[in-house]
Amino acid sequence: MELRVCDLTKNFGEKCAVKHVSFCLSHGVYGLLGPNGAGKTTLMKMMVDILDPSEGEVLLDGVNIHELGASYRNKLGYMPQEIGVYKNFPAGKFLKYIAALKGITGKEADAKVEELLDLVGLKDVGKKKLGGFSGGMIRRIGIAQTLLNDPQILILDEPTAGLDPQERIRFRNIISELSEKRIVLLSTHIISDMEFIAGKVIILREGSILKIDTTEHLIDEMDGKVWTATIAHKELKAVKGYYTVGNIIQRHDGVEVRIIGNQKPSFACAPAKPILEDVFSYYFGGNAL
Ligand SMILES: Nc1ncnc2c1ncn2[C@@H]1O[C@H](COP(=O)(O)OP(=O)(O)OP(=O)(O)O)[C@@H](O)[C@H]1O
Repeated sequence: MELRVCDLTKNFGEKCAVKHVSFCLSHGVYGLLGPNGAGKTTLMKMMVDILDPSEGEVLLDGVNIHELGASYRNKLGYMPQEIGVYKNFPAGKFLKYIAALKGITGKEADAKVEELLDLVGLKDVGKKKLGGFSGGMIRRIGIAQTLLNDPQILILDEPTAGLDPQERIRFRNIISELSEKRIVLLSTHIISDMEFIAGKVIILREGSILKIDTTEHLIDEMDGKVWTATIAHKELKAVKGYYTVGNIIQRHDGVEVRIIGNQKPSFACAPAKPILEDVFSYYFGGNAL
């Protein structure tokens, strides 16, 4: 299976949100990374055929997804940024309702809903109304809803937003297991999540692809570009003005800063092992996260 994005462009009036983007996905987890407004949601909406491109097309095994219509949607699980649920519905009943919309009914639906409530850790609250659920629990219902039709292609917009650390680990493990035979594309602002599960990362800047590479290689490219130093509190403003500063940690003897750049800072510092967050800081500056 191959999902190919060919020269995809989307204009909203004068605004070009996605500019001539091309790439090809086969099975595995792909991360879509970029600052606010980079075009991630717009690109995903075109890839799930709910937004018409201004130019270009998306092909599944060589056939335009718009022409495939229902047969594409049957293979697709899409989780939008904003998840709409009926607050008066109990969780299990809501999932059965969505299952029915996807053509899954009867015993098959009952079994699938039970299985998915268990998978996302909500089995014990399956009879509780969604109105009483936290944001993280609603997100988990969203994940379950996306998986109802056992999709071969998963497109997930900010799936880990609002999940607590334990839920995020659970989610990452679910996705890793699913990705063995599926295409998974996910966007997230939580870069550490992406580092753990995405084999490849697509970095968008102002609607265009800035980088597309394996996570490992993107991190390797940062070798020799990341340092840590402990500086006095009063020096922090000047250092931030001059260098790209990532993480800042208050220590008893000053402030520990992570500095990203091509040149070694002019003050005492030690080389640090790069992580994916450093890649983002390198291209977008320390405040972009
Ligand atoms: N329906 C629309 N009409 C006009 N402009 C839009 C519309 N949808 C998106 N845009 C603009 O297109 C650009 C890309 O938006 P998009 O939501 O795709 O970015 P994003 O990378 O998903 O951002 P975020 O990380 O904040 O979700 C932004 O400048 C946005 O304001």
